[in-house]
This record gives sequence, C-alpha cells and structure tokens, in this order.
Amino acid sequence: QKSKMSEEEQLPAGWEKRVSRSTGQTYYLNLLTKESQWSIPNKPASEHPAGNGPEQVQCSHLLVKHEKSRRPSSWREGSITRSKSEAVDIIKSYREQIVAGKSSFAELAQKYSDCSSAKRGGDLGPFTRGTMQKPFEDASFALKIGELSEPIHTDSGVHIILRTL
Ligand SMILES: O=C(O)CN(Cc1ccccc1)C(=O)c1nc(-c2ccccc2)[nH]c1C(=O)O
Repeated sequence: QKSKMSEEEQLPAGWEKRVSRSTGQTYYLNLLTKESQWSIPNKPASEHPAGNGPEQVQCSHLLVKHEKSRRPSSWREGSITRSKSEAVDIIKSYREQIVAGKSSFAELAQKYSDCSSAKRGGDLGPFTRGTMQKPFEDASFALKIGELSEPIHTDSGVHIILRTL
C-alpha cells in the first residue's frame, strides 16, 4: 500500500484531489477535461507503452502566418505580408500572455490565429501520428497534457501548441 503522499504526487497531469462538500468523501477532478471520479486516477498502461508515447493526442494551436507561409492568407487577412521574424515576435508575445494568465489560450487563438480552427479556440480535435505536418506532429506528441509548446515552424507558418488530451 503506497503512502497517501506518494499516490498524490503521482497523479497524472491535470488531476487534483478534492473532498466532496456533501459527503466529505475524497474524489478526483481533472481541471482540463472536467472529468471527476471517486477512484484515484493512475496512468493507464496504454498511455505509456514502453517508450512509444500515446497513440493519439488532442491539441489546440494558434497559427501566425507570414510572407513565406505556403498560403499567406487567412480568414483574418486576405494577404499576409509580415516577415517570419515578426511572426515569431508576435507569437512569443501571445505565449507570454497565456503563461502569465493574462489571457486564455482559446481567447487568443479565437482572435488572432490565422488557422480556420480559430473559430473553435484553436481546437484541432484528437489526431494520430501521420496526419499533421511532421514538425507539428513531433511537437504535439512530445507535450504532456496541459503543456504549451515553444514556437513551432511548419510550411503553414509559426504555431504554439497546447496539448489538451
Ligand atoms: O499550408 C497550406 O498550403 C494551406 N494550409 C493548409 C490548410 C488549409 C486549410 C485548412 C487546413 C489546412 C494552411 O495554411 C493551414 N495550415 C493549417 C494547420 C497547420 C498545422 C496544424 C493545423 C492546421 N491551418 C491552415 C489554414 O489556412 O487554416
């Protein structure tokens, strides 16, 4: 029987231990997915097969396009002329605002992402390997749930990626 502390320390990302106000019973709440359960969540073996990582992830992203983007146009701007370095500065400022808790990821993605997913707060839904551009895929599968990437470059432009599941 592991000590309570060690079990608590090993909660998977996003999970918190709570006490039910009505029954005083301990339960577990995942702040990201809003799931709750009585039993202590442990890492499902399938999530971490020996070193292969998850089969599928769910991510949101914020895309800032630039003059060298494969399609330098978006719902926001008919013709995107900013330079790649300007795009990096812009996306870094968004990342800082999110990390500082000044804005939510979804709020900034909805307002500023040059991807059509902006309408869904940047949510791309679940995806497997082999469906996204390689740099985007590699960055997404390297993130832990709840983690926000550094700026990632693809042919589409510069992205920050939030892994949500
Ligand atoms: O790269 C291109 O030639 C054009 N694209 C690809 C595209 C265009 C429309 C919808 C989805 C993907 C984009 O520039 C693009 N890439 C993305 C993208 C890239 C990585 C992950 C998710 C979306 N979104 C967009 C978009 O306009 O909305």
